[in-house]
Amino acid sequence: MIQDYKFLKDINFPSDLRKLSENNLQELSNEVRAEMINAVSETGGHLGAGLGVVELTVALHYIFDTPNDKLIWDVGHQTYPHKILTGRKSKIKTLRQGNGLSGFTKRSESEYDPFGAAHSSTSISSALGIAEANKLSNKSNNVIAVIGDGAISAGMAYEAMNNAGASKTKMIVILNDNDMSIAKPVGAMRTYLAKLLTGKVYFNLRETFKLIMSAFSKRFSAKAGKAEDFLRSAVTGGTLFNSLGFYYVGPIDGHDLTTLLPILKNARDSKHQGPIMIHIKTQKGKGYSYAEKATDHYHGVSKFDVVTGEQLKSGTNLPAYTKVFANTLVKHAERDSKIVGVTAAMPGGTGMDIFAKKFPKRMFDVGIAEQHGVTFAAGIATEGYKPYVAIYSTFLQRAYDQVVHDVAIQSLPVRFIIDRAGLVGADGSTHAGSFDITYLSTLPNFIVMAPSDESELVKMINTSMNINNKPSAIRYPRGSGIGLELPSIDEKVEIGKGRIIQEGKQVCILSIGTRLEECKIASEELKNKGIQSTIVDARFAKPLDQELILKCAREHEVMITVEEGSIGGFGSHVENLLSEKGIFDKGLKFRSMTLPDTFIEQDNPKKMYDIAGLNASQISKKILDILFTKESIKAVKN
Ligand SMILES: Cc1ncc(C[n+]2csc(CCOP(=O)(O)OP(=O)(O)O)c2C)c(N)n1
Ligand SMILES: CC(=O)[C@@H](O)[C@H](O)COP(=O)(O)O
Ligand SMILES: [Mg+2]
Repeated sequence: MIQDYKFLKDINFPSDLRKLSENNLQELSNEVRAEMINAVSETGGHLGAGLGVVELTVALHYIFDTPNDKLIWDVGHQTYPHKILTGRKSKIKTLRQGNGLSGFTKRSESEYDPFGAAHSSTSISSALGIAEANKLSNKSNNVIAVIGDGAISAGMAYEAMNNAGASKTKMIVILNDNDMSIAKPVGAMRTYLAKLLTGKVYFNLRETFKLIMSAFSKRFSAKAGKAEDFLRSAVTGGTLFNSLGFYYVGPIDGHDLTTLLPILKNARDSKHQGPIMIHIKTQKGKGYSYAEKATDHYHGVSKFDVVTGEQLKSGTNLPAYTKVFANTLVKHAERDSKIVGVTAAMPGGTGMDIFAKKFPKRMFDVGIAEQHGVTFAAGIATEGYKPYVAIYSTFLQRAYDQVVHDVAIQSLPVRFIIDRAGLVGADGSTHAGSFDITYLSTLPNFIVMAPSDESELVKMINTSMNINNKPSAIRYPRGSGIGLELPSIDEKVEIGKGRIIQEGKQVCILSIGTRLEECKIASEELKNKGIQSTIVDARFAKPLDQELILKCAREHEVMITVEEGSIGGFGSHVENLLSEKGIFDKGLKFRSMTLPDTFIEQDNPKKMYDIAGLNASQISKKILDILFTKESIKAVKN
């Protein structure tokens, strides 16, 4: 109960928080932490990251004049404490639900979210943009970006640091180092940060602390305006970040308010013209023992019991597509040593952890670096290996030029495994896999497949094994299949060939992907109204099964395509084919059902597909509307 909190009960906005004494801030932090655990236990969501930044959040809103000072959180998955303290406390239990709070930062949600996020590593770029714009308009507000040690592994962060380091514009970057991404972070930057923390590079923590304290006492004894001196003396000198033009301070304990507050205050008051980096060490999952102990530090959780820490099981025994993919790949890899796996910091989410367990040397986690991951895989492919690059649909958007320039143009046999295709639910519009059919099917050389169930997925993976002269992609949704027995790893689909599920007369439903089940229900609804429909599982968005599609178009009065993707995808290609072949001239009534031209907010997936208009009753209604236009009904009446 909010009323039981001594401090939090009266705090709705940072202006309330700033009325507290510094001495009360730790207790407030404890209350925010408790409220966050309580809320996420009921909603599910991202827990560990937020727990790790409670003190930082409190300190930032205490020291800085938000929302006039701009606070930008990278990814935004750690912002539940920020939401609690910025006018959203009463709605915190609506997190990630329909009409509720987003699980990330969102401009339309609050003026305290000056920049929306959910994909990683955008914070330094956006903060620098805001800082430069403010300078142009002579505004003197502070701009602060908070970026994690995982997010700083992405190319975009380096592009931003390269730009910021050469600029004479003040901005503050807080590097929140908890030695965790979703999984363990990887790469040379991780090693470097670890060395900074253990003091093997320049200073150990105690030494840095001593340095900072001596700088403080100097500052406190001197007159105002000496904040810069503090910063200068606290800089450990010679670090990578210094060399990049940053004023580096740290590493410091990000849970210790007595250190955090003066350092933030000094950074705020510094007249330094250029970027300042404050490197803090925090613990993911801090303050909740189950999260502290868990290997993933409860990065993302389902609803859970606060007392036992036990998370609600998914409630289905059906096989997850991700697991079906991973297990199938493992079986192939047992007999083909050329198969390698690539993930961009998502080994668990993509199933690559299963592959890595069996073949640790053949799995490459490149960090949050989708662009690099794709070109890296292209390089691997040139040497006769078979790279399987498993990336969520939404994150592959990052690497589009690499897909085009490094893979498609050179027709390299990189296999793209595109997980989380279609609408994903609680993560909302930023994570929707809406565009991959569109952006891949438009590329020469590509083969684009979408299984309608888990058995088809296995067959498509089997097929992809022998696609050695061009890129291919298999896209499938978040969640589980329908409970089919899985075929052997020798059963394949023929490239560019769809399959007829049932034959009817008037109407042909051309489905691609897992909307097939909805199409079957729609067909039953039509049957109840005396309308016989043919259903085709197209399997391929590219190459199209032209022969089958043209045959169906000639033999039916109505043709409708259904896909979990945006306009410009499968339906558009079919329409183009029909138009080219003059089928419309002969009177075919054609419609394509795609995701609508809007970003759909988070909800449960079924509701989201309702909003998208892609559920069974909406498919059957669409067909009935085509068959029985107002004109045709009028004609019958007359
Ligand atoms: C472009 C992109 N790729 C992958 C992800 C998935 N993702 C979300 S959070 C995260 C880990 C971030 O680690 P870090 O920045 O250290 O934050 P922490 O969770 O440790 O606080 C990843 C890989 C993403 N959001 N965006
Ligand atoms: C914040 C982020 O991008 C990931 O943590 C994402 O929420 C994971 O989604 P899944 O739960 O679908 O793996
Ligand atoms: Mg981290």
